[in-house]
Amino acid sequence: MRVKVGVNGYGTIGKRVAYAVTKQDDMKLIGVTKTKPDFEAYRAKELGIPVYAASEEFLPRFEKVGFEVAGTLSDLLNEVDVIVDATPGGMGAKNKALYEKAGVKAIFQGGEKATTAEVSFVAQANYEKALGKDYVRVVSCNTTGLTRTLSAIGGYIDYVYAVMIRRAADPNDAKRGPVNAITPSVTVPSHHGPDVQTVIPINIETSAFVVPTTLMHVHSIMVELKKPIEAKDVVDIFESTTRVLLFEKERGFDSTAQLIEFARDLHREWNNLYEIAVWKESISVRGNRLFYIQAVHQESDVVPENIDAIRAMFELADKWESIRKTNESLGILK
Ligand SMILES: NC(=O)C1=CN([C@@H]2O[C@H](COP(=O)(O)OP(=O)(O)OC[C@H]3O[C@@H](n4cnc5c(N)ncnc54)[C@H](OP(=O)(O)O)[C@@H]3O)[C@@H](O)[C@H]2O)C=CC1
Ligand SMILES: O=C(OP(=O)(O)O)[C@H](O)COP(=O)(O)O
Repeated sequence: MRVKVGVNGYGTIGKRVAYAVTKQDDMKLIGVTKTKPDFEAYRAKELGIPVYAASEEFLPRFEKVGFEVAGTLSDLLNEVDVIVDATPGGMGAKNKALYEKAGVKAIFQGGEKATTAEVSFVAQANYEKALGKDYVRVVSCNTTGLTRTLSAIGGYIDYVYAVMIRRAADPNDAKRGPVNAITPSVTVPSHHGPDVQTVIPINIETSAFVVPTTLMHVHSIMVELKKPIEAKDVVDIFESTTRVLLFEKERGFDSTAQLIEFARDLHREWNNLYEIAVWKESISVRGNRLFYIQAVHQESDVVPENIDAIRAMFELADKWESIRKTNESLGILK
């Protein structure tokens, strides 16, 4: 069976998920929505992806320039088994009624509240919870990054304190800042700690700061340990954890700039770094505290999670078979 997939919201996340769907042998991309006939809409068409207007109200924009759409979102919903909602944060919850009415399963992204879906999802942490579900939320990029590494060392965690240094905007997003400021999330905890708890039951507090960069987010993580572990054992655990890669400053990975260059050198589409990048030298244990620093490519780390969520919702594969298939199809290194 090939699951028929639609993508509502063909932006940073939506276009990458659409691409990933085309790489799966058990899924078929039926179409994507656009609100306007900009270069992304024309590029989708060139790629042979049917483009639907995101709603009837947007049709005149397409008609005006003679851009032929395949229909509107309601037509797309009639064609698909599942819709991946990658519209701006908060819009997914409003769209849910449309999906319910059409009897279509839906995946929401991290900009939506946990209550929008039946389960909040990170494949390697709780794949089974999404089996057969109708509404799943793939948690935010930072939450996904935290959950990947923390679930790997879950048995050692007493309490986690993490500071998120968040990129201000995506490279394509010219409207956002800050340009010359650091913006704290003045509410502590930031949404990330409580969000991790929607996936794995650990003690965690987080704070977050937005800084003027577009490349990646960086996390400084401190874990109070429940039982002793040595740094070299944490290295071994991360080395055997899927979608987590260790990078060494010693080899020239001084900053997020080199991590992105590494993804470019791999000829990854859009220089996606699907894996969470942990600096090996940063892994250290002092007394009962473990420290490490990791980076998250916000544009791409949630993409494999969307693919695994589809497999779980349609019970197409068990957890490790799904992760294996997704990793192989996207060239994820391990
Ligand atoms: N960017 C990131 O770093 C990450 C984002 N997320 C989450 O993913 C979700 C999407 O974010 P992101 O991809 O960055 O957002 P973008 O702004 O890049 O893309 C959203 C897209 O939604 C489309 N859109 C706008 N209005 C409507 C509408 N009324 N109906 C349908 N589509 C509409 C726009 O398409 P059009 O061009 O046609 O107007 C736009 O391209 C959010 O929940 C976000 O929190 C999660 C992880 C990381
Ligand atoms: O999910 C993300 O970040 P978050 O985990 O800090 O909420 C994405 O980078 C989107 O964040 P944005 O809402 O600042 O664009």
